Amino acid sequence: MTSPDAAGAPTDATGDRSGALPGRTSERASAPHQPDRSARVGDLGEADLLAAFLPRLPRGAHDEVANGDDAAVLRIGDPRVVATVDTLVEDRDYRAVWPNGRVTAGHDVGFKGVAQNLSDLNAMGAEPIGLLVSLAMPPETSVDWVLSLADGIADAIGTLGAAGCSVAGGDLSGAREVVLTITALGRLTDAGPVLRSGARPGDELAVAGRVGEAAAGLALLETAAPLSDRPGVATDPDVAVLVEDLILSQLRPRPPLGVGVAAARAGAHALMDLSDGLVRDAGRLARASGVRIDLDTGRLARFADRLAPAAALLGADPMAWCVAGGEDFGLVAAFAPGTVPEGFTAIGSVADGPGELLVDGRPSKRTGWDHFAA
Ligand SMILES: Nc1ncnc2c1ncn2[C@@H]1O[C@H](COP(=O)(O)OP(=O)(O)O)[C@@H](O)[C@H]1O
Ligand SMILES: Cc1ncc(C[n+]2csc(CCOP(=O)(O)OP(=O)(O)O)c2C)c(N)n1
Ligand SMILES: [Mg+2]
Repeated sequence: MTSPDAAGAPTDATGDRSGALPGRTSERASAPHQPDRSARVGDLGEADLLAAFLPRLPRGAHDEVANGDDAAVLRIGDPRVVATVDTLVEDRDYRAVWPNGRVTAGHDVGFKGVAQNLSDLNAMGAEPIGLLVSLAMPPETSVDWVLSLADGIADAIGTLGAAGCSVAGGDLSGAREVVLTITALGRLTDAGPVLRSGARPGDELAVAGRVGEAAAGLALLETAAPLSDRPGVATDPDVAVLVEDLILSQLRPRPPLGVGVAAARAGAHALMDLSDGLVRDAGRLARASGVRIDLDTGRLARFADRLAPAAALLGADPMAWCVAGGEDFGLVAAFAPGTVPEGFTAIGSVADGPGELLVDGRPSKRTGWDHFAA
């Protein structure tokens, strides 16, 4: 973990204070800084695009943890401010009407936008204090849908346990499809920040929250054939309850807020949230920390077992959802051996290595989510 710098010199997520190109985050390390400018972003993918994009942006004197981790930490006195932004785009992050017939309520989109942002604060060990909400949409959007979105924002703040977090401002604009961008500001507790870059050989790797649920929900929503016709659902009310639960974890994810602060207080060496799938996010943590992470799928079995009845309906592999599915917004963390706190499940280990992730001893064929992957 990077310790706060008394001299106030900005550090990046890796603790690099040199002012040169940042060192070890996954987005910045391995990619070319001068990509072919005539290529399309889809040819590059997110990681390589960010590796070329981020170094061109200025750093500020207030940066304690500069851009590149789950959220930035700005030192303007104490307590320190943590800042992050995320966007939801219609047809990229949700569908107005899903192939299975489910209609996405404004409430769902508002809830998810808040959850996704508060998750990044959680991942730094920070407490939410305020949100800025930017909403762009077609003029045909119904007022009812937009007011329902506002209710979803309020519901998420209350339900997720961020009482006291305000919506401090925002913006409205027109667009071809709905684009919701939320900026979240948090207050750093004395225990944080916990960066992605602090994992050490010998640590245990652990997750908080379940994995694979939102990916299962997405697969169910994307299935056109009615599930009610399938024997599993028709005959077993428990399966119907599970299916609805999984769909809700996609539409209204529930990050375990507060667990990030608890992890920081328990002395977590590294911490980040799970948005793009365990393989991709734990791989980023491994690269940012310059260690090898060994993921043991045997220890994910209890997550996969819960998803098995839904996977059976779709002929899918529940372990694939657990290993590579995104949008659960739990946490992945590295702790010194024997210090994994309550609320976390140990799923692997950290060893000396070149910044890589192995799944059951081998590089994974699964890659997790990339907005620009073909
Ligand atoms: N357009 C951008 N301008 C500046 N920084 C960006 C931009 N897009 C992403 N980043 C930074 O790159 C890092 C990776 O981004 P992302 O994968 O979206 O993070 P997260 O999963 O935490 O939301 C973050 O630290 C983020 O702040
Ligand atoms: C229509 C639709 N297609 C695909 C997905 C799956 N999906 C969209 S974004 C995403 C990953 C998380 O989003 P991102 O914006 O990368 O979050 P961040 O890492 O920035 O927090 C996933 C798995 C979805 N939710 N909806
Ligand atoms: Mg993001």
